[in-house]
Amino acid sequence: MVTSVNVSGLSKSYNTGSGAVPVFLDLSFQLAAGESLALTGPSGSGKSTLLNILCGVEGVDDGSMQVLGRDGATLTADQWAGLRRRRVGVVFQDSNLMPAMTLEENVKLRADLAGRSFGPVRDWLARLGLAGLEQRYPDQVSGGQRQRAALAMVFAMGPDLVLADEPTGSLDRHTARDVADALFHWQRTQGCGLILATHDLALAERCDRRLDLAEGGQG
Ligand SMILES: Nc1ncnc2c1ncn2[C@@H]1O[C@H](COP(=O)(O)OP(=O)(O)OP(=O)(O)O)[C@@H](O)[C@H]1O
Repeated sequence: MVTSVNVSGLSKSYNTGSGAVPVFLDLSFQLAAGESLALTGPSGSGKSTLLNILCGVEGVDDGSMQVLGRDGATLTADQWAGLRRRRVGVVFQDSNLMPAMTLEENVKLRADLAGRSFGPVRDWLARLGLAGLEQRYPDQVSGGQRQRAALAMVFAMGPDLVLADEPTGSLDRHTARDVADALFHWQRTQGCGLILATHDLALAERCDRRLDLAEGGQG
């Protein structure tokens, strides 16, 4: 199996005023290339923390991890940044839109940084329901529209792995379904890996597999 992500014995805790608080212990899983995995579990179970670890924003206490064939333990901050620019697309709750650039300029910038052509992506703005909003600035659109623009940015970079935190979280049910349709269609046609954190069990069921963090990842 060609693996996108291989996590073995991962443990993570946060230091707080009252000592180290474990988030998960001895977590192991694999994601095959082109496969989708839903991270589920109650609020506070560590879904966002795990996504942050997988893109190199957060460290771990123990265990090993390979992301797209790279050993997480040996990657420098610059190498992680390079992976996030070109190969690992992240869609987080606070989208990374540049406030002084229009939605279209933001998407184009992401394509440029990844060395991709913007042309094939132009249509995705419309497919994500953003037709007519391309020339608006991020503070001139709604939170859900910013979230969709953040997805278009990830499509623009053509990554091998997408990490998405509640990608439809701030959308109404109808728009959420359209955006999920676009995300899964894009992921399957590109053959890229997808890990998404969600409380929405209908969305989770659309993924190939599910990992529930309720029991420290053992559930
Ligand atoms: N920087 C931090 N310092 C200390 N504790 C933290 C920090 N970030 C997260 N935590 C704690 O770690 C646990 C996991 O948080 P995380 O945000 O990963 O959960 P989650 O499953 O994504 O939650 P939600 O569904 O509410 O988004 C929580 O108890 C949270 O309070």
